[in-house]
Amino acid sequence: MQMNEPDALFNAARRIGPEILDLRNISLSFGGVKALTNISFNVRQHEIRAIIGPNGAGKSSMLNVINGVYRPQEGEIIFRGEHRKNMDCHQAAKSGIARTFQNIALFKGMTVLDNIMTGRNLKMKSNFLMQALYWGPARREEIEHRKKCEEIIDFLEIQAIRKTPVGRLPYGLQKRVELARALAAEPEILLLDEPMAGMNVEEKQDMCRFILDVNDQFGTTIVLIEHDMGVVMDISDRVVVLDYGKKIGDGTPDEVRSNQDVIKAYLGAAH
Ligand SMILES: Nc1ncnc2c1ncn2[C@@H]1O[C@H](COP(=O)(O)OP(=O)(O)OP(=O)(O)O)[C@@H](O)[C@H]1O
Repeated sequence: MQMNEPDALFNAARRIGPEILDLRNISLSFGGVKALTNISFNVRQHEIRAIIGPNGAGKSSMLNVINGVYRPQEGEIIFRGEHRKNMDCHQAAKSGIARTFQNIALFKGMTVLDNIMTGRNLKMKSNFLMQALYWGPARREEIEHRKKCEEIIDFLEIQAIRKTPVGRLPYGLQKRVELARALAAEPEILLLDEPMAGMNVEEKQDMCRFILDVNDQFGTTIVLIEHDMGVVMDISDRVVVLDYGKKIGDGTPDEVRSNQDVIKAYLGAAH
């Protein structure tokens, strides 16, 4: 077999698979503001794919397109070989796409465990009445879901705070709980919107380790937006770079680092 660029990504240790998500010629406008212009890139199974770019480049809009919050005016989205048309965020979540948000979106008054349980909602089969009566199959189901959540709690090393209301936790731990809730849905693709934002060095190191472990041990494909370049270059398999809603770079961290357009965009942003 002839080795071309993407095939070089198949490596025995990391086991990056075939393409799972393909975004083709995506354009999205809000009134007169062009958030995304003709963006194409793909995501391979089990890959860690970063989206970077200066402020306002269109990164969050791109994530919102992937999980069905925004519907692009132009372009195609192919997920697991199927063309997706008019998929809303509920359907995206059902089909295996979960996400975390730039600003933490947890229920602050609820405990860590209960927040994580909300991530299981889409997996629950018993109806509201059965749950209210806590009856037979609903009870068994609840026990199963709690077991899964406890596994995730152990995995992310947050056993000690499982009964603590989320609002009382420091920011870094809240971010970890948000990751736990997204994982509770057992997603195939996990979208992380600035998972390290506002964290100190130690918290960032922990979060990096957890992202790599999730990718490695659960086999979850990860698409992330992150401003910390050190982190992006360390943990990503491939990076797509946006600037003013256009794609200006796409490749391995080394390729992106030496891309003149990318260097220019970042120097411009720094000025
Ligand atoms: N809901 C919206 N309504 C109007 N304009 C929007 C909306 N969402 C994004 N935009 C605009 O689209 C452009 C891209 O924004 P987006 O938030 O996707 O960029 P970003 O790269 O994620 O930025 P940041 O790093 O600052 O979060 C910006 O000009 C922004 O003002």
